[in-house]
Amino acid sequence: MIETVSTARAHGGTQGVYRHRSAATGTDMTFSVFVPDHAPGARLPVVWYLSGLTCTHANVTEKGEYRRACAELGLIFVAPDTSPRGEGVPDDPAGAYDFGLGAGFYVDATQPPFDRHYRLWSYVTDELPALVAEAFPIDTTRQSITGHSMGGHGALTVGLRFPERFRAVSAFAPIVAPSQVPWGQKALGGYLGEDCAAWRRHDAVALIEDGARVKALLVDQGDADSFLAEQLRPELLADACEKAGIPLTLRMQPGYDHSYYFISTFLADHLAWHAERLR
Ligand SMILES: N[C@@H](CCC(=O)N[C@@H](CSC=O)C(=O)NCC(=O)O)C(=O)O
Repeated sequence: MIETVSTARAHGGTQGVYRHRSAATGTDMTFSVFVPDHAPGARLPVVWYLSGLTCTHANVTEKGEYRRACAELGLIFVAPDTSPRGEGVPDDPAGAYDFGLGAGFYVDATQPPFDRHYRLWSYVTDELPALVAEAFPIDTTRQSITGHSMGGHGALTVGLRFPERFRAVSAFAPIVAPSQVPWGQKALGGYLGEDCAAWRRHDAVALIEDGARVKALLVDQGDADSFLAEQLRPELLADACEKAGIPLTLRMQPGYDHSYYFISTFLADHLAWHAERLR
């Protein structure tokens, strides 16, 4: 059952925030959904947005500036949380921002004590899609996915593993090869264990090397992003896509950093690109 936390009119649509008890995570989970006004009985295409480290649903909802574009394009926009939260949910032992709370990395953890609640893969690919398809006027044959940084990693891996579900995949400054960068090595090691073989299904570059494909892929990356060289490494994705024949559009955006100033500049553009593919 979904509890409505808040609703507000915006850009000729309704921005809602909702809470429910998740079977996947064993916790309450909060997410946001924007629904443009639509004809009675109509079903609309949906764009999923997966957020980055330290985020809840609220970061993109409050700073993403997507509502005007979604209203004009007739797109539903869904933004889940990035981790389980609440009593009994373990965090990074040192309280670091890049693991634990706000940093679920879109995997189902296998390592104690995280395996009980950190099941964001099941949550975003299974439980939440079923829930929102039931509660909102979504056309489930017209879905696409995007995300930022850790959420860009999530969008890429979910899109690559569900090519029939998602007509298009885009990302903002994504972690493209978590097995090869410090954020990813810490998270995949902590959640999945030290056997790197288990990491490949949660690594976009490895998935492409192993044969996964997407129909269309758009990535924007700021060249003034302080995480670019160490954590993001878009050249690894470009190289893998070129070898695999995946049509990647990678746009390096001069002067842009890693923040929501960057995301909000280009999010409407991504939505228009998704809408083209969701017609
Ligand atoms: N310097 C920050 C690091 C956290 C950060 O930059 N988080 C990004 C996503 S990074 C990759 O997933 C973010 O989206 N933050 C939320 C926001 O509203 O900007 C720190 O130390 O916390």
